[in-house]
Amino acid sequence: MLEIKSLKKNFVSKNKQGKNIEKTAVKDLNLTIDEGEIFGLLGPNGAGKTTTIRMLTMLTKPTAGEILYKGKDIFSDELNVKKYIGVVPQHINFDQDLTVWENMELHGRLHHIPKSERHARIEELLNYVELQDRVNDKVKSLSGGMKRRLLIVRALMHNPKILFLDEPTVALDPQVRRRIWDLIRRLPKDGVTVVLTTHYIEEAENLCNRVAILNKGSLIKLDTPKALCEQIGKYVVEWDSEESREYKFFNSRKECADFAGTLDVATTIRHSNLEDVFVELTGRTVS
Ligand SMILES: Nc1ncnc2c1ncn2[C@@H]1O[C@H](COP(=O)(O)OP(=O)(O)OP(=O)(O)O)[C@@H](O)[C@H]1O
Repeated sequence: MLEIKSLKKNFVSKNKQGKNIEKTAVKDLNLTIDEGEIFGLLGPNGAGKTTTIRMLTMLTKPTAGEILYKGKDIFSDELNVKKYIGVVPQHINFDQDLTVWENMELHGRLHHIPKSERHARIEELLNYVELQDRVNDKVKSLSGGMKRRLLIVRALMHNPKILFLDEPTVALDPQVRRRIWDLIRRLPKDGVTVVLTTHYIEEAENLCNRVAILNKGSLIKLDTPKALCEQIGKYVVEWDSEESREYKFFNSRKECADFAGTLDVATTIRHSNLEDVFVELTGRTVS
């Protein structure tokens, strides 16, 4: 559905001496996003996730490379492609003095949705995220979780085929985060392909069919969360040494238990997770 070929983005900024410095935010990215999947871009701050999403949503032009939507370069068909994509930004960007309805209405008008259709769609979407009772309230009176839900359905107003979400649950407490996850999980069932960025390992693990791990602008691994864990070993033995926490990966609990038996310290045996994959691949923690 979406093909990303040799995508690159450089930024030029000035150093303290006023000299231009070129920095590569995304290096030679190649990947394909399939219809109906929830695809995650996972990486620490500065990995290039937002820059990638900004290119995929045509907010910034790549320095090099191509992005094809159904085989066509998106920048050659910008107006048309905009009909098919919805964007949920990282930062809440409503007019907070307008009501829930007014914000949805404004977005519908920007997308030239006819009035009769627009009103039915707003009602449907507010019901979808259980905000129908807050329709006449100013956005500033909503909780953080409600604002996030509203941000998502606002981006769905024009019936996009792909929804891009940049850090959809950043700064939300765990309960609210789970509610947003439930909402995102429903989207493919309603015909929406989802591409999201996150630096929460748990989010990628819980939501994504496939995960691309980015670090310092490069794609370092791409697979299902399960396959990524299996690549380092399905199980891990964890223990504390004098200097640090130590990990050793195995493919079976039996191998873990055999190894743990050779140590004379307390150990934990557990399933490996994406956090382990990330640390193994980059030597860094994600957050
Ligand atoms: N407009 C810009 N001008 C100069 N450098 C930029 C610009 N936007 C991003 N960068 C740099 O590009 C790199 C990638 O940034 P990006 O925001 O894409 O990362 P990220 O993975 O989304 O991180 P975060 O979670 O912090 O947003 C960073 O080093 C950042 O400082």
